Amino acid sequence: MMQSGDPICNTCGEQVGFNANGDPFVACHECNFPICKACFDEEIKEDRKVCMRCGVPYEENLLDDVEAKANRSTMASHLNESQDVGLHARHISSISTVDSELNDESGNPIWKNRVESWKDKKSRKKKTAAAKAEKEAQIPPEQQMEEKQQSPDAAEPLSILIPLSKSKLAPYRTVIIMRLIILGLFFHYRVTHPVDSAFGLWLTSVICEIWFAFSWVLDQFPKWSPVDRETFIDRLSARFEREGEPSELAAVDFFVSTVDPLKEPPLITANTVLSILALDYPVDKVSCYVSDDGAAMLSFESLVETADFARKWVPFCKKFSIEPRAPEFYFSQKIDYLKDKVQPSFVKERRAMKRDYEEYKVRINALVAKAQKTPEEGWAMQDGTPWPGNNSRDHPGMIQVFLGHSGACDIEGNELPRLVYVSREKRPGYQHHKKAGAENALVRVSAVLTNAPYILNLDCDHYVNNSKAVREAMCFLMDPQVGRDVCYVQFPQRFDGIDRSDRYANRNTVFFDVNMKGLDGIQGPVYVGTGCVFNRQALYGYGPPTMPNLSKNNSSSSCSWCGCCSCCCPAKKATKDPSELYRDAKREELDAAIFNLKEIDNYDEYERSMLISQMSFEKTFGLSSVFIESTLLENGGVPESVNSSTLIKEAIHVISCGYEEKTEWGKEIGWIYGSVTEDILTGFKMHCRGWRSLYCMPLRPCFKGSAPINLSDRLHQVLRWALGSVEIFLSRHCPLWYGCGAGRLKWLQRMAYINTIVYPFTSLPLIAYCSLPAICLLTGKFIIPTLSNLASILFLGLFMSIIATSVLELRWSGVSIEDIWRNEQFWVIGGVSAHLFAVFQGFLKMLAGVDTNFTVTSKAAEDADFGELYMIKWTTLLIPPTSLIIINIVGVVAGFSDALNKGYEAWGPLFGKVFFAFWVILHLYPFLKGLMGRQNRTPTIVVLWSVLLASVFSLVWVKINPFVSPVDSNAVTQSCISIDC
Ligand SMILES: O=c1ccn([C@@H]2O[C@H](COP(=O)(O)OP(=O)(O)O[C@H]3O[C@H](CO)[C@@H](O)[C@H](O)[C@H]3O)[C@@H](O)[C@H]2O)c(=O)[nH]1
Ligand SMILES: [Mn+2]
Ligand SMILES: [Zn+2]
Ligand SMILES: [Zn+2]
Repeated sequence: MMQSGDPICNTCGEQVGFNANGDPFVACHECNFPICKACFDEEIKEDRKVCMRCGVPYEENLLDDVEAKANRSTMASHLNESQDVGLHARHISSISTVDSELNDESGNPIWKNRVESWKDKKSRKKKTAAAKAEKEAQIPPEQQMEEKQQSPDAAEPLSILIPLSKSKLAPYRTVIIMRLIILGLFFHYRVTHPVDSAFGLWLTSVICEIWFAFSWVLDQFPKWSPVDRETFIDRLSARFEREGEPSELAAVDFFVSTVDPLKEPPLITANTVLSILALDYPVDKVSCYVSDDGAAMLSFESLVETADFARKWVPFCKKFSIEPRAPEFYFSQKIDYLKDKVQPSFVKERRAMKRDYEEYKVRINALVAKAQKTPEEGWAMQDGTPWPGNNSRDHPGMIQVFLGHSGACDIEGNELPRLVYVSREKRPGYQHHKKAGAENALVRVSAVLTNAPYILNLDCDHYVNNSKAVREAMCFLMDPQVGRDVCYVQFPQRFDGIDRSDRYANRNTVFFDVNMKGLDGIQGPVYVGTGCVFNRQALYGYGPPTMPNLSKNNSSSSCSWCGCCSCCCPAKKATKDPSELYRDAKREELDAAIFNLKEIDNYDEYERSMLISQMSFEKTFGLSSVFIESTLLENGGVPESVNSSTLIKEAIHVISCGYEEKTEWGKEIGWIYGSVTEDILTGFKMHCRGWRSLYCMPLRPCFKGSAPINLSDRLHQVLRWALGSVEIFLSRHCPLWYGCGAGRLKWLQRMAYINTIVYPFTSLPLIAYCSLPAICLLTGKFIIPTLSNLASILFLGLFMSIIATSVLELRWSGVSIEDIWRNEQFWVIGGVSAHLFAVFQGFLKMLAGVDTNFTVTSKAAEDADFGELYMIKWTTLLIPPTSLIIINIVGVVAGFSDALNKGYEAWGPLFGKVFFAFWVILHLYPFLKGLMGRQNRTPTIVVLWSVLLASVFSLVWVKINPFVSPVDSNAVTQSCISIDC
């Protein structure tokens, strides 16, 4: 009945309506599926040009109509919007002044008392923890379980640890051990069977092989006991968000770092910010700090726009629980958004939201367009005052707070999380320490303004893909059983917009799904720079609460009379053996921020606290009493009494460029300086202090970023990482020995860290090894003597065990064989180019003192069909792999022609050499593809083979050419031999 009159749209439930001629609107004449014009237009815009029910393509004339209209409407909104661009721009009121009078307050009694109570608490906490551990140790585990079940609160753990099942682990470990044994036998054979005719080649190859075996050991053993974890976020909310009570979830400060708005488009950063503001977490517990290292007015103005847009976006996300909450990625999803959406208003509101987002995007793009050309007199803000950051290397610190408790509410009148723009002061002559410096500035600003006990840091391009991400982390951090000694919870990095075959191993699956899970079973995953929730106290250089620390660890054994253990109790001292003492000394070095109470005990109350403040706190944390005070509040929060303008003033103070001088920032606390991979170093420091970290990988990836998909950018990224490792290797933080005495870094964990810093050096043997087959082919020599039976079995065994470990590893980790192969290939490509350069640059830096710079990777705003993939910028990095490919191809050609010349018996040895040459070419194949750029539309392999075959045939022809005299061909062989090394 309904059908006959005005049918109802199947998508939005409204009447379908009529077309221009007054007939009911029909989208599909094939099946007459009822859909209204608005929903139909939406479908077309989403690029679904076939009927929803029968799949028949819509008629052309209908389509044209929609597209024309779409074009017109964007133009119109563009024009409208460009007029009021920047209207919302507010004026920055804060100007940096380093206000040193503020430390007058350091003698303040409130402060003193806090230090006292803090010391008290620390020792009490340690005692109760120790007592509890002792008690638990006495009770048998079954009983413990019972006890826990009795009280409903403690009964249910928030997370569980799932070790690898026995059936997977046992064969895996067996194969590893077998591989180790075979390797031993293999080397025995290799060393005892030198090739006399090519001793140099043989020696080189054996050295290379030993190095490879060594790096395999470093890589393999940290994967000895991989684990998985599962979280229960519903239990978390049952425990901390009881109905009728205010939420007890811990607050989190988010850090987003950006530096160059041209390489890191503001829209990308904005999406990250929006995804944070729309998080599924109590709004008053979330603050988002954006660090702008480029001091760009563009970044600032786009943040102003973003704060405004968030007022619509956030309530929309929360109302319909959409995922992900970064609009760009939400709207570009190619899924059926109507599935399991019950609210009838959803479709309409979604459409309106999409329009709003498009308009917002137009505004941002207008800002970007405007920023392309800097005016001669520099930028000026809306009210005419010049932008303070006009010189990005010489400007005051800037802070602007948006939204939040006292700021604008969303369109439904609800509070929004606080959003803070921060651009730290930069002056010539001051080191700014790149990203690490920026993060440290944020640590201090956030301590002054909000001081949440946890910190989550993200690169500007890593948006929150799972709005429950923080809850996942809290399942570990807020669980007293688990979280106490956890310095951070790391999430894997996942990526969007990578070519399907992941040619340059951008996804890094092997690292994130194999190595990191392995580390989680030891002391915890390494910190990878983004998507990581820190315990703020761990960033302040403290050791974990349950670890005995330096001076306090023998307080019980210290003399009760004089309070020390050396002046009057020699007997006590004698009970300690020297190695213990040495350890203590080492621990002291590690517990950087904890002041030495022993020294202080001889002074009276007042003097003591003065000393504490001056000697330790200020030396460690710098001259801000507000900041120092905040570090003493273990559960975070800011004192209520302080008014906000004082706080802003103090925040400006702590981001001044000289603040860190003569402090421990970057040396012992915060993000650690001295390497472009500050992440590895920062995590390493914490593990050395005895903290553990956790790996959290929920089904829905929590954060997603972008990765460089063209060859040159990728190589430069890998170069930066490798350089960072070499820098650490050459620094005082070298994992080979740093913190060895204290014994808090587990030895397998140390092995993993050693692996992450020595891998660039593998480039040297790798290059040698990759040129060996070519040299062998050219000279007619070989690195392996004629094989005996035993040797053949060894070779075969080695191959089998290599394959077996990979297979078993992929079985427990779930990564695909393709990922492993890509990883292998890129290990060679990166190894023979980027890593090699990193080694040289690293040494150059050490010898000549040249500073290395942090070249940020450019992030594409919109992926234009992987256009980037084929882009190739010429860099010197490309030279070594290119030459390796060429000499190997030439080698193969020469080998064939030589065999042809020599006759039948030459083919046997040729096979071995060609096999190795192909091994090299195969590994470098993605590189070759990258070099060829777009042309690979005709499969590169064809091009390759044709070149190869053509050369072989031409050479053959030359060889049998009657015009070439036998003397000539002799000369050729002679010259080949002279290449011998
Ligand atoms: O002076 C600087 C330089 C960089 N950044 C930020 O650092 C981040 C990472 O830069 P990117 O170019 O994306 O480097 P990637 O190689 O993609 O990043 C990986 O490797 C880096 C270490 O080299 C880590 O810092 C990152 O977290 C990790 O994702 C970006 O947000 C930048 O804005 C700054 O804030 N200030
Ligand atoms: Mn990045
Ligand atoms: Zn149809
Ligand atoms: Zn409709």
